[in-house]
Amino acid sequence: MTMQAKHTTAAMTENARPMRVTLEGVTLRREGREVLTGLNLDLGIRRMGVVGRNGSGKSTLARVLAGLIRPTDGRARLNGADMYADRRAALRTVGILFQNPDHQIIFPTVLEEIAFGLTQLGRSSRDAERDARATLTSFHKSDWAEVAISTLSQGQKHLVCLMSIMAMAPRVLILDEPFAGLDMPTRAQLRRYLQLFPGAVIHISHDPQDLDGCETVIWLEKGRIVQQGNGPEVMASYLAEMTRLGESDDISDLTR
Ligand SMILES: Nc1ncnc2c1ncn2[C@@H]1O[C@H](COP(=O)(O)OP(=O)(O)OP(=O)(O)O)[C@@H](O)[C@H]1O
Repeated sequence: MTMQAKHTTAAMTENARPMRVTLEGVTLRREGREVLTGLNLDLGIRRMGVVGRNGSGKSTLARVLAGLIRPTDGRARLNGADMYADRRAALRTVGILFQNPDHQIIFPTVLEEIAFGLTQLGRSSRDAERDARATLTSFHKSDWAEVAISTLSQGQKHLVCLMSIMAMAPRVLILDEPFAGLDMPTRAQLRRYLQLFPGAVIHISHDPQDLDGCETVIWLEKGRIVQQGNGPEVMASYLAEMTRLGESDDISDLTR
């Protein structure tokens, strides 16, 4: 990361509006096994990273936090509200970006896609279209309004998803590895657009560079929190352990 980008990330972290993330004994069972086990957390965050190996439960936790799935036991809350129980609060509080924008996009054109979320918030279709155009203008993308989303690149589709969420102005943005698989320039450009988001961010990623500006990091393994707290400290322990495991051969272990 360049010095300038580091400064921008630091400034963004300082300016972001904080959000309280609370997990009380969150357990999630699927097909007879525990995907998340007794997670407890109560933190004020601005930028929080979530790390862990494949299958450690990161995406499941993202969905629980966003209120998309209900824990089998326990409760998850953002700023005191249960996002699963209160869908109206969830729409105003949380936006989530997934790895595959095609799983998120519903409408044929950029304007329709951005306007949809605004109608979900209760705006009339006229107001939603006006506000969607305003969002496009703020991103210097007015000429994208009538463009068919099917003609866009993956990176451009991600940007449409990001603009759709930014238009709704949630308090927290959850990023579930949205940029995995994109080329480096596209990732760098999308990271810059992300910096326009003024709220708190929860970023799930395998890429330490994505988590550079996170003051808080949670490390998950096999559905449990291994370590939580100060971002640089947790990342240092995580990276040391990942390096150690990289030198082992647990890929051969069929019980993993
Ligand atoms: N609906 C489901 N039914 C059965 N098992 C599930 C379901 N959802 C998740 N799992 C399992 O739970 C575990 C955690 O999955 P999850 O996708 O949350 O992990 P992850 O840390 O995000 O992994 P990755 O880094 O590979 O994306 C995996 O073993 C997965 O197969």
